Amino acid sequence: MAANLHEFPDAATLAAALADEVAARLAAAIRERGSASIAVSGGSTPKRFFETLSTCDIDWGKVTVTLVDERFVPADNPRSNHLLVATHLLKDRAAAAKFIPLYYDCSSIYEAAVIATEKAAGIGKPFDVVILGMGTDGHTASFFPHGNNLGQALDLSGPRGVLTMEAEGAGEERLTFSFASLSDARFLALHIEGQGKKDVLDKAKAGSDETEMPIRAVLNRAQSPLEIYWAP
Ligand SMILES: O=C1O[C@H](COP(=O)(O)O)[C@@H](O)[C@H](O)[C@H]1O
Repeated sequence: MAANLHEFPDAATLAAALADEVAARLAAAIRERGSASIAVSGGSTPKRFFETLSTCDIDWGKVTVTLVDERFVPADNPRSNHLLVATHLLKDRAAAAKFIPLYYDCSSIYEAAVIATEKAAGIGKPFDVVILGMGTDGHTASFFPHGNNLGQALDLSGPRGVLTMEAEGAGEERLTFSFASLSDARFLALHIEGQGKKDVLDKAKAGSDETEMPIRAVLNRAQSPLEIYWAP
């Protein structure tokens, strides 16, 4: 499927443009189907976009927000993606949105993945909006290079839902939506910033080994067109 690159002069301009586009997509979903869904990434890149999106004038009470991936840590942990979204997105007008976490306080991450999959089944399919990020190692969501569950996570014929992932570069154990859950989003975007990430993207485009750079699965096999938002 095609990938379209949208370049912006700076991060603030990118955040405004991406927030406008996402708000329009969510509003259209509400008009057409009565509700809307969005799965967002963690990390440092999306903060400004979250802040801008939280002020957009849409019917947030009809929007379900979830994460594309999460660390197996509670929401008060500074490394929690839930905490990031609670702090920067679920406020202002967006405080009315419903949030579905991926982390659950279970004795094992496998139990948490089962619960997260059950909860996610209630969200409309496909997602209206998915915003991916990318690490400098070429991971996206928690599809990490050489991850222990990478084959299953990237299998487009596999089930929708949340899987576990462990990888050397991942730090904590991770929970991640499968590629099958994300790749057919009505609006599928990759949000990256900085020349370093652009270089990583170019390297990913130049090769095909998904085990080395899982972002290649999104570039080459996503079912929806990939809209790449980049600023220096
Ligand atoms: O580990 C993660 O990192 C990536 C990228 O983060 P960034 O700090 O380089 O923006 C993110 O997309 C993913 O959701 C997160 O869990």
